[in-house]
Amino acid sequence: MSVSKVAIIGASGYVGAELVGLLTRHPYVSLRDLVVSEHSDSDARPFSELHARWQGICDVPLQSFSRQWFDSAVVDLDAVFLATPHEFAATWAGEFLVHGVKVFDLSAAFRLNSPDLYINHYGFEHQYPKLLKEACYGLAEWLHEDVTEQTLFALPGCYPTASLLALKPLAHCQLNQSGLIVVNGTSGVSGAGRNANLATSFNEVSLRPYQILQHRHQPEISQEAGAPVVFNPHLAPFKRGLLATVTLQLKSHVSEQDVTQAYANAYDKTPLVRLKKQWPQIDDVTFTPFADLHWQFDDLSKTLVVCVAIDNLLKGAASQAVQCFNLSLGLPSEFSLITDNWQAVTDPKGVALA
Ligand SMILES: NC(=O)C1=CN([C@@H]2O[C@H](COP(=O)(O)OP(=O)(O)OC[C@H]3O[C@@H](n4cnc5c(N)ncnc54)[C@H](OP(=O)(O)O)[C@@H]3O)[C@@H](O)[C@H]2O)C=CC1
Ligand SMILES: CC(=O)N[C@@H](CCC(=O)OP(=O)(O)O)C(=O)O
Repeated sequence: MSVSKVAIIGASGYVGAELVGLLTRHPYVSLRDLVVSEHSDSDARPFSELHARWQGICDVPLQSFSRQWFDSAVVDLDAVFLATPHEFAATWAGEFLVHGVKVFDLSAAFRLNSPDLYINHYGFEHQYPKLLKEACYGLAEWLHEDVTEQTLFALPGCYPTASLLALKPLAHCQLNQSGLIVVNGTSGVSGAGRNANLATSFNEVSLRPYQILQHRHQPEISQEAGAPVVFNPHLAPFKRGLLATVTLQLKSHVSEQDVTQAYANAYDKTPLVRLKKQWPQIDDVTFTPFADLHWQFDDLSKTLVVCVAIDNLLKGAASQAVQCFNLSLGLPSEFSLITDNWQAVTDPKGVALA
């Protein structure tokens, strides 16, 4: 298999940095350009100066995005990862596609089917409804068809990833009733990105709900689950990790065995989703590409509670993008993501990569 020439736009951000870490050690990737915003303070600084975890692993200088950069780089790229604001990705994805460059978009620019939803939820008018139709929603464990011909991957949001991993097996087996589905999500502060902001500064953050009944991930979860959901996000005072707890009513004939079967069928052969015997916890998944899932069923009331924990920056963003990239090359989705010594690969002090 030939090596893909890859650029990351948004490489100075939290998600971009995780992508750099994962793609640096991917055997079929040649990382060509690490790009930041047009007038960025980070221009020309070594990547590892911003993210010291990767010193000695990736010391490549960052470069600013510009039309000039685009024109010279695009002719020699096979794939681009967009870890940028949504509107930037919406504007530029099509330009890369025209030049035959595969796009892995980690923003929300191509996640929603209806262009009308973008004004309300993202504050800009979507100019590319045709691309919205063509985009492949990249919830990796649910990409069962051949995606080697896909050129635009819309990576799910972090809350939708955790919520949908819980909901999809039930919808697939038609176990859920048409009643209320409630998703309670709790995210660490890195979910809000790297830019300084009073609401996410250390002294300000306490566990609390936010954007109740108006969060932009509600339509995304509903769209992909095929059912309306109520989504209650919470911000918590830890750096990374996310937990979604989903409560719903199953049909009157459903048994515990049916639920076991639905999750086993969905995830017995997907090594990055781990069915747990106890409730998942964030510490077990941070700095890893895994999603940990556990559920409890009350047969009398037919109430099911499912909980999924992920690292918002990895399974909720960068490692899931690498899963989609792998699938687009015809590789197993977990390729290069599970190592014998995962801790060594992600050690915050910068232990050399395996
Ligand atoms: N944080 C999370 O948990 C998750 C985030 N996402 C999505 O991933 C994307 C990146 O998020 P995150 O890493 O958290 O954000 P950050 O704010 O940490 O990083 C944003 C990056 O985008 C760059 N950027 C900003 N504006 C532009 C522009 N106009 N042109 C080119 N590059 C630009 C920034 O460069 P500079 O340094 O120059 O400003 C920076 O590298 C967002 O769309 C987010 O919604 C998806 C899943 C999870
Ligand atoms: C804590 C926090 O602020 N989280 C972000 C979600 C981050 C994310 O993954 O969402 P996108 O991929 O859609 O950007 C939020 O609530 O908007």
